Order: sequence, then structure tokens, then C-alpha cells
Amino acid sequence: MAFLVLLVGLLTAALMLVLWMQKKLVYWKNLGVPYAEPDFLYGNLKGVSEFHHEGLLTQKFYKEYKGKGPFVGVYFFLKPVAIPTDIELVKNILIKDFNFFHDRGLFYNERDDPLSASLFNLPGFEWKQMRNKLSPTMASGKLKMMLPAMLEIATKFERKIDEICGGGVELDIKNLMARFTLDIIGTCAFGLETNSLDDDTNDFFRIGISVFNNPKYGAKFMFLLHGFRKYGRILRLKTFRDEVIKFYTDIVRKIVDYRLTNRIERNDFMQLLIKLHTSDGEDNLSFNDLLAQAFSFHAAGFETSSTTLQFCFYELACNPEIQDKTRNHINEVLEKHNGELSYEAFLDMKYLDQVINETLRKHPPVGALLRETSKDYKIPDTQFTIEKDTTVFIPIYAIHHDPEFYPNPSKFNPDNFIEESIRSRPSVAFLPFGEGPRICIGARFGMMQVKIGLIAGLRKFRYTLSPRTKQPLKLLTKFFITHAEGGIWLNVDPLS
Ligand code: HEM
Repeated sequence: MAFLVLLVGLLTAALMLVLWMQKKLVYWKNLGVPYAEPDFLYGNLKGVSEFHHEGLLTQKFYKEYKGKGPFVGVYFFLKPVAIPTDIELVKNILIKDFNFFHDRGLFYNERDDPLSASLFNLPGFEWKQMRNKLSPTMASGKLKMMLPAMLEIATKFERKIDEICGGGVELDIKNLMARFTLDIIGTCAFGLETNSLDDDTNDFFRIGISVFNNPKYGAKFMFLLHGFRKYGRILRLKTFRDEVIKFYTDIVRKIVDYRLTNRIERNDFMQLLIKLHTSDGEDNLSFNDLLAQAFSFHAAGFETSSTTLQFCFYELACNPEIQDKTRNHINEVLEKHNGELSYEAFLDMKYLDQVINETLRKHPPVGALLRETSKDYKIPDTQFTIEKDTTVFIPIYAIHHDPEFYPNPSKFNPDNFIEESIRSRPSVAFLPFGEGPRICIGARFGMMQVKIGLIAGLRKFRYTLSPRTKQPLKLLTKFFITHAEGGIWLNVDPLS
């Protein structure tokens, strides 16, 4: 009898759960919004494992629903997600009506996992305060100050390619770019001479790449955690593995103590963060804030820059005339600046900017931008409202491949970024760094890093595609960042 009661109880609970889930999955239908039919358990996330890339997943919805309304409603598990398909709405969300969309709605848990409380994840007022404190650290004067340290690494990078090239060995561009960008971040953000270009067994490199290659949770669980972040915090879940948290906490503690005890000052981000940490005013950063923000330079700046470089070398290998033109351009500008790689010479390399921008268009490292509504948002001139707490996914990848804005989107064409072409499309049709007040804080640093990598890599060497690179590239996503499955392999030869 007791067994029967238990069974009936369980069946009733299961039935109620199913009815509750079904009710959740008619949210968009009830609002009369164009929506994609969800699956019972995953909502519309099923494609994440099919496509392995959220850029392609959102592109699927964008293509299908563009013109049918300002956005399409989908579900990530049970959570309603709005994907704007109208460029005017994208602009309003990111810029004009930002006060409805200042958060990303991401999970963080500063108590158990201080690394997770980064600028990227912080909401509302906490974000605004932190952004105001950090913005001056990214001013152009500060970047200029870091140039000599970056150039030193570029010289080592050039030497490394010289060692590899001509010997018939294929270049694993992903690995090389990871070493280069991690050495730059090691120097500029942490003030460490990590030397990963020569030795990729050091802890900074090993743990640094494991943050992305071996994340604590998979993409689907992270979507779930962001959706139920209150419960995640109650359960004291962490975003990063304990080894990662301990490594960065220890290393940052040692650097801060060492510099303060020995009164050492350097031209790097860490110094600027320490200055905020030791200030008395409202700009003061606690140790945990300092730790989280130093780490965010790594978390938000490493894979993005390294991925951009990879895809840029890939496209240049596939397009030899553009490779030659870029190399000639670099040499001409350097000649004009007496052979000196000054900050001014970088600013002068306009065609190089075009090549990088076209890479960021075709292969945006971040395939979609995240926002969450903080209050009901009535879309101007329509009957639609995006209700409070709805996740909004701005489909960068889809917009960058929309023929309305880029006539032949699969062609690598740096002329998409001559003045005339830029003026001919809406400004938000190019979003590799996001847009509005929450735009990437490290965009200028990232561009500088990529430019330095390309200059060092292109001046003396020529690249061609190795047959080992799978064609066409199959994209996948790890921690929101785009990758090519199987990596990108190039042949590299010295220029005669
Ligand atoms: C090519 C390199 C890079 C790309 C493509 C990139 C891309 C992005 C994107 C798409 C966002 C989201 C913007 C939005 O939601 O509107 C972002 C935010 C952010 N990025 Fe970058 N990024 C790059 C380099 C860097 C670097 C080098 C750093 C640090 C030094 C950095 C630090 C950050 C931070 C802290 C945020 C959060 C900003 C906020 O919420 O206020 N990024 N980045």
C-alpha cells in the first residue's frame, strides 16, 4: 500500500513537472511573438551540439525569421531568449535604450569564486562603478606605455617562427598564437616574464589555456547556471576549477605583496590596478576586485585576441595576394616611420586595420552578445514588449554574414572596410567588440596585440595552407569563443 501511495505521489509530481515545463514553453506563443518551435527538454538549444557554435545556431534563427518581426523568440532550456533580427532594434538595445539592457545576466559567485566577479559578469550599479574605475587603465597613453614590452615579445615571436620555418614542419597556428598572446598578457596584465613562446610547460601557460580547454562545466550546464544563478549561489557553485582559482589568487597575491614591499613600479595593468587598490577614495579596489579584474584581462582578452590572430593568418594563407599586399603595406609604413615600430606607425597602418576588421567580421571570436532586460521594454513603433529578465542574444555572426550589409559575405574582402563601404551600412552591422556602454573595454589593446603579432609574423615569412587544415573550416564554441575544429595548420617559409 505504502509503495502504491509513493508511486502515485511520484507520478503526480512528474506530471505536474511536465505541465509546468510545457507552460513555460508556450511563453512566446502566448505573447503572439514570432517564435521557433522548442523541443521539450532543451528548448531550442539542441543545435548547440549539432552546430557546436552558437553563432551558427543564432544565424539559423536570424535567417529564418528576419523580416517577420523585430525579433524571434526561442528557449535555452526553459528560459525565453529574444534574438533581434531587425538592425534598428539591435542599435536600440545596445546604445539608445541601454538603460533597459545594462546586464548580461551571467552567473557569478564572488564569495566562493572571486575570479567570477569580473567586469564581464558584474550587473547594474556594481558594473558601472567598476567600469568607471577601470576605464582609465585602457586609455591610449597607458597602452603606448606598454608598447615596448609588447615589442620585446614580438621579437621573440619572430625568432620562434624563424626556428620553425622552412623545415617542412607544419605550423600549429593555434598553439603559437596562444603562446604569443599569453606572453603579452603575462607581461602587460601580471608583470610576469612567462616565456611561453620558448617553454609551453610553465604553469601560467598550462593553467591559462586550461581555463578554456578544460572548463569546469560544459556549455549546456553553463546556460542552465546563468538561468538559475540565484540557486547556483545558494549551492555555492563555482565557475572555475579550484586549481585555477588557487593559481591566480596565489600569483596575484605574491605580485601585489612583492611590489608593495619593495616599492617596485612597472608600466603594466597590474600597476594601475595596484594604484587603485592602495587609493583611499571611492576608486579603491579590494584585493578580490583586483584579482577578478586582472583575471578578466586574461579570461576576456586571451582567447579573443589569439583566435583573431589565428583566423587572420588563415585568411592570409588562403588569399596570397592579400597577404602580399598586407606585407608591402607594413613595409611601406615602417619605411615612412624610419623603420621604427612606434605607436604612431601602428596608427598609420590603415590597410592592416582593414585586414583585421575583415577577419573579425568573417570570424568574430564572440558569435553573439548577451543582454538581459532589467525592466519591461516596449519596442518602439511595434506592439511587442520584451519583458523584464528576458535574455537577449544579439546574433553577431549572423549580422556579419548578412548579404544586406556585406554583399558577398563568405568572401574575405578587406575592402569591406574602406570608408565608403563603412558609411554605406548601419554602424551596428559590425560588432566584434560589442557596442554601447558595455563595449569591450580592451578593444584597443586587443587590436594593438593583433597588429603586433601580424607585423612580426608577416615581415619575413610567407604562409600557405597545409592540407592538414580541415576545409571548409568547421566551427565550434568553447566558453563563448569560436574555434576551428582540428585547429589551423599552415606551412611557413622564409621570404627570399
Ligand atoms: C580581438 C580581441 C577582442 C575581442 C574580439 C573582444 C570581444 C569582446 C566582446 C564581443 C565583448 C562583449 C561586448 C558587449 O557585450 O557589448 C567584450 C567585452 C569585454 N572585453 Fe573584450 N575582446 C577582445 C580583447 C579584449 C582584451 C585584450 C581585453 C582585456 C585587456 C578584453 C576585456 C574585456 C572585458 C573586461 C569585457 C567586459 C566589458 C564590460 O562588460 O564592461 N577584451 N570583448
